[in-house]
Amino acid sequence: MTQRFLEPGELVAATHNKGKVKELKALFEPLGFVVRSAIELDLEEPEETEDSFTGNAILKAKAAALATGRPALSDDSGLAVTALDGAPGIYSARWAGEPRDFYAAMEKVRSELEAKSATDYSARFVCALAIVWPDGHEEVFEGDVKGHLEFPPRGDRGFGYDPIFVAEGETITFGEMDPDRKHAMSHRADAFNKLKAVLKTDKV
Ligand SMILES: O=c1[nH]c(=O)c2ncn([C@@H]3O[C@H](COP(=O)(O)OP(=O)(O)OP(=O)(O)O)[C@@H](O)[C@H]3O)c2[nH]1
Ligand SMILES: [Mg+2]
Repeated sequence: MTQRFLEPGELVAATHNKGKVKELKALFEPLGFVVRSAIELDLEEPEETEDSFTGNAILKAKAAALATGRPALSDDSGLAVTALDGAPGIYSARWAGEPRDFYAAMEKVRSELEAKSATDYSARFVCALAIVWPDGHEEVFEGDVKGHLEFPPRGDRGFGYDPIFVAEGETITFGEMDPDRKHAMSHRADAFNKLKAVLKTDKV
């Protein structure tokens, strides 16, 4: 399939995660896109049945594009811990239970590392961003940021596992970091920088 370009205009953010909505708006709105989230549009949350970040990203964007008739952008992301063989990975949200408790999820990461007597605390955040058009055309881009985990959790500025993640070359966690700084180096920013290739705008 040939690559398709996305014209500035209304874009549906196919996510129910408020932290992601904030970060996706910060990335796309300066480029002239009007981002409307699945929360605002009251879209159904599809079940994430694929076994990869890119698969789940496409699944979520496709559901939103079909429901709205508009191009939809989705984000499937998670924390991959080396000593836990990449867990929680695509199950990062599910590790927090329902209703979500990320302090419990971070504690679970810590206890699993301790149970293995792990000395390697390296980890990375992964993000797949997908854009799907109502006719089914899809584009997907994966990014990551490498770093390590530190306990106990520190900072309340990000979301999810941010309070235990320290990016390479940094000393503070994503939870302690100024949001603009996180946006510039995150897994989401890395995927976004690749996605820019399909954005038809003179602002990139
Ligand atoms: O500390 C974090 N900083 C980040 O920058 C980040 N990006 C993702 N995550 C976590 O990874 C899971 C994604 O799961 P996920 O892609 O299924 O998203 P979600 O279910 O929250 O919303 P939706 O987009 O599916 O509606 C969720 O647990 C997120 O908290 C992050 N944690
Ligand atoms: Mg999800």
